[in-house]
Amino acid sequence: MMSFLKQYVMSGVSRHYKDETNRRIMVVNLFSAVGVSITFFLGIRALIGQEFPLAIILLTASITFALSQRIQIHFGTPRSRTVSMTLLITCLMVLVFLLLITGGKDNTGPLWIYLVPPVTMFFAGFVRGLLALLVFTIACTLLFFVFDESLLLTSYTYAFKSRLLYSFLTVTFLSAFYEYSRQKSYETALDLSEQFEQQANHDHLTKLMNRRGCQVTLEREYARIQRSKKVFSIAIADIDRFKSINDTYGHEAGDDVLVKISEIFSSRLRKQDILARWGGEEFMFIFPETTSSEAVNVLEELREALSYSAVAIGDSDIHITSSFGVCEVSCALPLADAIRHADMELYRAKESGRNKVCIG
Ligand SMILES: Nc1nc2c(ncn2[C@@H]2O[C@H](COP(=O)(O)OP(=O)(O)OP(=O)(O)O)[C@@H](O)[C@H]2O)c(=O)[nH]1
Repeated sequence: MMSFLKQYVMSGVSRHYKDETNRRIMVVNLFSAVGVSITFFLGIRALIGQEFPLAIILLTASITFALSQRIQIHFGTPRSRTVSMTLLITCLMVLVFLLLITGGKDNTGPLWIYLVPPVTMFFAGFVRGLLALLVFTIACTLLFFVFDESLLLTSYTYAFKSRLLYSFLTVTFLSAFYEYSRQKSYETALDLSEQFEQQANHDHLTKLMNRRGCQVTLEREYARIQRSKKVFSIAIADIDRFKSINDTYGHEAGDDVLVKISEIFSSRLRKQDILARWGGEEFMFIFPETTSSEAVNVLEELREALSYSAVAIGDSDIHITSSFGVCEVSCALPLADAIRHADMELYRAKESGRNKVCIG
């Protein structure tokens, strides 16, 4: 029984959806299950008691609750979820409104009004929920105090109607406050998790992707070429004689140089290319859908631009060069081997005099 209930509440939930979407799907499932059961039970009782108008209202509501849940499960699209929620809220509001008109069983119908604010806020969110509740409150006020003679099929005292509306507004205020705080906490948690994700995948010095983020991007690119059967190219760059910069000008100046080099590289890359800090004074380039000879053209330009740019350290301007090792990645070549080949080419560039682009 419990596992059936759990399965019902979880139906339509997917790990590909955002937490907020899954939460709404579960609430719709849960609410429709409760709504269907209660209205069905009360509808049958009204039928047996020969209260036919009430029975029709309750059984129609029961069918609508069931229908709205089926819509979200059957179509599984954002639009169907909106339709499903709108149907549930409208059905609940109409049901409660009709209970106010008829009085329901022994005039207890108005008691169900307290379900409206939390359910509406849950489903529609703060802003849309408030708007829907405003419309509902106006409709109830008009029913109680303007059209009571012509529309009400039962009678309530003035004190009952006014107290009912006051207490309804109090519950509305509390539900709105709860929903507002819940949304704010959710947004804060989302922001924090994005910040952590950003920090985990980026280098704090150059603000480029770090090795971890780069590895993920490489794997994504590799998975893409398995489907497209195209190629991409990678290159590892290592700043030449960087140790001597640290030794001459200090580690902090070395850090500044790394930032400036990353800016020079980034500013000359094409929009689709990716630059990451691979570690220490090494950078990794990813050139999507690019052959190695095309990548070499881009890198030759970068190499020249770097060697001609004067990098300011304190009062001095220094010229820095970099060596590059390139490898073309195809789906036949394992990614780890491609990285190793690029590293070997970099080693060759260093061995053959530095300030070079080498390709295997
Ligand atoms: N300032 C600074 N230095 C770093 C950082 N990461 C690595 N280094 C330094 O980079 C230097 C790399 O030196 P080596 O690997 O010996 O190579 P190199 O001097 O660049 O010479 P070649 O690569 O052979 O041209 C070392 O002195 C590291 O301490 C960093 O984040 N900041």
